[in-house]
Amino acid sequence: MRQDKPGVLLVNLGTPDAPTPAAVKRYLKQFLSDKRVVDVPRIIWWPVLRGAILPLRSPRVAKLYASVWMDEGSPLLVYSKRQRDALAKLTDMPVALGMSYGNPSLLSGVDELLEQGVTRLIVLPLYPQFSSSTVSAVWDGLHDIFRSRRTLPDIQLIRDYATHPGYIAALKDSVERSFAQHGKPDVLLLSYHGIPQRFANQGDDYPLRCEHTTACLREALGMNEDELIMTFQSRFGREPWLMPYTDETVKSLPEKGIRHIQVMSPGFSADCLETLEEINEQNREFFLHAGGEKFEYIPALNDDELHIRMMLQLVNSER
Ligand SMILES: C=CC1=C(C)c2cc3[nH]c(cc4nc(cc5[nH]c(cc1n2)c(C)c5CCC(=O)O)C(CCC(=O)O)=C4C)c(C)c3C=C
Ligand SMILES: [Fe+2]
Ligand SMILES: [Fe+2]
Repeated sequence: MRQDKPGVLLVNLGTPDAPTPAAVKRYLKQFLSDKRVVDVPRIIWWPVLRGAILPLRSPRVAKLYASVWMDEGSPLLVYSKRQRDALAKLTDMPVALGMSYGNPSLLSGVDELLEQGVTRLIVLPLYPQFSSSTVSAVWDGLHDIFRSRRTLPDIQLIRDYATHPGYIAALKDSVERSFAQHGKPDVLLLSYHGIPQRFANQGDDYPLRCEHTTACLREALGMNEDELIMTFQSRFGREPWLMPYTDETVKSLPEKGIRHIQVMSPGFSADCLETLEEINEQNREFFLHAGGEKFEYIPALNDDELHIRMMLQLVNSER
């Protein structure tokens, strides 16, 4: 009989190797060439990407990365490695990390497990809310690895965990710690990464999954729709993205008398450029500039104990 040896592959988006224009350009080139992320016909997109986006965006974004870079590297990678190590301590299954773009690659993560004799991959993309732009890109990445091989392990892909009780409990705990430390704000704002509205019109249920998380957390915290609101951040390009936009909302709150907000980004399992810079630097500035008085950013779940325990539950349910 063929033996069964499961192993866990944690996947996240990926990040540049260094906060330099050259490294950011390499990363953005791979990321923004993925049709799951930008689906403009290649004949139109490639000249725009190579001629305008990469040369203009890379130096600007490299400076933003430099402002959040940690001694050990890019925050997303630092926290992802801590998650991998913490989960590995709680399970007897081998655990590896692979990124959709950049390093360590999905390929290196898969091979690390196969070299240890793993016959069944339990793939956990660390995106709590499914989107075709993230989770389906992981699916494509796995397919690309095995399309040229004569072997194929069993593969179980965890689609998402937007309403998992362990996830909601970890978020609740994090919010309550923030309330205890800073006081209860006028508004708790949940800011999710956006996607083009068109993707949702074509069937991507990402916005629904975000709403499900928000509804569960509202119920867990006993907050109403005025006290706990949700928005979408990180818009890219000209077409409409999911609304309401985080930046416009944050700018509009002070004139409604809302002076103290706390912001959390439940769609990010690890802190990264989009939370540490876009939320905690840019949107803080927008709020204070518009007349807001107190702004606190609630960190991502990162390697919080409850978060790692939730990951353990998720992968154990696939064993
Ligand atoms: C161009 C379209 C983009 C889509 C669609 C998109 C979806 C999406 N992204 C995340 C999570 C992350 N995105 C991050 C950075 C980032 N995202 C885009 C563009 C799209 N994302 C860009 C161009 C960048 C790079 C930074 C920049 O140039 O502005 C990150 C952080 C990476 C890091 O290194 O810290 C994460 C995480 C989700 C969850 C999502 C869809 C739901
Ligand atoms: Fe993104
Ligand atoms: Fe951004």
